[in-house]
Amino acid sequence: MKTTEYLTKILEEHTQAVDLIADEEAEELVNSITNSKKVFVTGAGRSGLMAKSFAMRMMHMGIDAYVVGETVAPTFEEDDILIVASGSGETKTLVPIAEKAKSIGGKVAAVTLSPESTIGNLADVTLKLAGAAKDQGTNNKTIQPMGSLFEQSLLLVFDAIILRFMDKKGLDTTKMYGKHANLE
Ligand SMILES: O=C([C@H](O)CO)[C@H](O)[C@H](O)COP(=O)(O)O
Repeated sequence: MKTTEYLTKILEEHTQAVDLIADEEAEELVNSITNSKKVFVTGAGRSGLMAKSFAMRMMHMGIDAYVVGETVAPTFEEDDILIVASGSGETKTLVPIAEKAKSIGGKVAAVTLSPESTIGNLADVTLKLAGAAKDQGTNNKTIQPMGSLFEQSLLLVFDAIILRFMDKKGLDTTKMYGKHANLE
């Protein structure tokens, strides 16, 4: 197949994936973020990259958002929320971070393929996305390798959540661009 035909297939997979996402779960995540003092995100590999892009847009909206492990990330406290982006919900480096956030008394949200996973079970809020787990091998859910469908879905769903926030807060792109880094 040509590259553009693959692209069409990928877009079709996302069109099908939308129907499997529960709006109530997305809204619960939006409300949990709104009710939290600080928002921390974490994830490994490509999932982590998508989580970082979400933190950036939250910052553009005026939310106090941080990426776990970065030098400017402050103390996680009980009024805060940790959002874990993990398809498997089992990634070894993420489990202790989620456990620590819970032990501090903060909220944990999991954006995952597997609400029944270790991280999913720890979470107070779960947003289930569609896709195939990275180690699933050949399957009938996607033509893409490993967790690509999930990782793309993360980016798209996080961007849809940003639009929902913009609606609620009366924000527009010009106001948000005013907060974008100008030392770049
Ligand atoms: O980077 C990844 C890999 O390329 C699989 O497609 C994953 O995002 C990374 O391994 C984290 O996995 P999950 O925690 O299961 O999302």
